[in-house]
Amino acid sequence: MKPKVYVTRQLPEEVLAIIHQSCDARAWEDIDLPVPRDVLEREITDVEGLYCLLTDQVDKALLERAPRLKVISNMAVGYNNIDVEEATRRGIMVTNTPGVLTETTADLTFALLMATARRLPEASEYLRKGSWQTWSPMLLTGQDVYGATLGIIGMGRIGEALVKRAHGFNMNLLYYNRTRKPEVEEAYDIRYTDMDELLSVSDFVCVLIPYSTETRDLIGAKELRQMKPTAVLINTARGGIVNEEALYEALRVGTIWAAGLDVFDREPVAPDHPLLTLPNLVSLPHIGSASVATRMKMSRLAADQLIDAIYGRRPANLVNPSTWGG
Ligand SMILES: NC(=O)c1ccc[n+]([C@@H]2O[C@H](COP(=O)([O-])OP(=O)(O)OC[C@H]3O[C@@H](n4cnc5c(N)ncnc54)[C@H](O)[C@@H]3O)[C@@H](O)[C@H]2O)c1
Ligand SMILES: O=C(O)[C@H](O)CO
Repeated sequence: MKPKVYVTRQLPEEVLAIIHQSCDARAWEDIDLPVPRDVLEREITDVEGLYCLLTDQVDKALLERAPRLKVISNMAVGYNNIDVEEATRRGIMVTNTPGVLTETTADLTFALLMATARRLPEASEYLRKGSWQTWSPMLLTGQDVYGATLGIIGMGRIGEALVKRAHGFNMNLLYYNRTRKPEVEEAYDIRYTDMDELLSVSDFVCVLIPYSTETRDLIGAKELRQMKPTAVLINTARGGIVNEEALYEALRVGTIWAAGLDVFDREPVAPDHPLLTLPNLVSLPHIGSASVATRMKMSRLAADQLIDAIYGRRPANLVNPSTWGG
């Protein structure tokens, strides 16, 4: 008998086929909407594997209903939707999908930086609604990217990939991270600073650290006040790291010049959220890793790790290695 697993969304057919080959898999029928909590609570009771997305809250209450669960395979690099501590306590492996999405997410981060600096959505909207009357000296003027100073908060895989892009734009580079990265400093002429310096001298600040209780509200009113009035803040990591109320106020009164967000505290963000009324906010619906090739790689990697863990092979990206014996 094949081991039972539950998949919380419709995946590309070929990926589902791979899971079906090795597992007795049930999958939530929708491609666009998350599995309802009551369905997930029912489905999890007899499975050995859970294939989930960042939209699924895998918390203590859910894990209590899953006595047979061996592995939670998350189709994302960020895993703040999972109570890893509780999973570890129960000996349940947690896996994620780092690496395969790094370049795609760095591309989007730099694209969002450019779009925000040069007001691309606003300019496009201006043209489409027929406001364009003539070329004008200061019309829709933005901030220069080439040669500007970029401060990166979180020098991990995506942070490093962003450095490579910024280097091509001759940017002065600063970073803040839990640990210093001398090899990156040397390779890309990038300087380590504390948060205070990074915020006060950067023209662009990019947030690329994981969400945790430690990083929640890392950027609030005080930090926004430390930034230049011409500065641009970009967050492609997770909502909640930047305090949205403080950001709204900072953008409204001009404490900072503009912001670009791919992520929100609550997703989907409500269409009537005050932030979305601001012309100096560029907003995207969490599409950092959304290229066809990358989403295929992520979904396949998560499937492989689900199967590996269930069949007693160490999965490539184990978030809680102690469940494997260290
Ligand atoms: N918008 C998207 O679609 C999208 C796509 C991919 C990743 N992400 C987010 O980006 C994050 C980063 O991804 P990654 O692959 O670069 O991860 P990573 O683990 O390689 O890098 C994270 C870096 O942050 C540092 N860090 C962690 N906590 C810190 C703290 N409290 N203070 C200072 N530094 C800290 C780590 O030392 C590490 O260098 C993910 O956790 C995820 O939430 C978003
Ligand atoms: O953490 C992640 O992987 C993203 O948010 C989606 O790719």
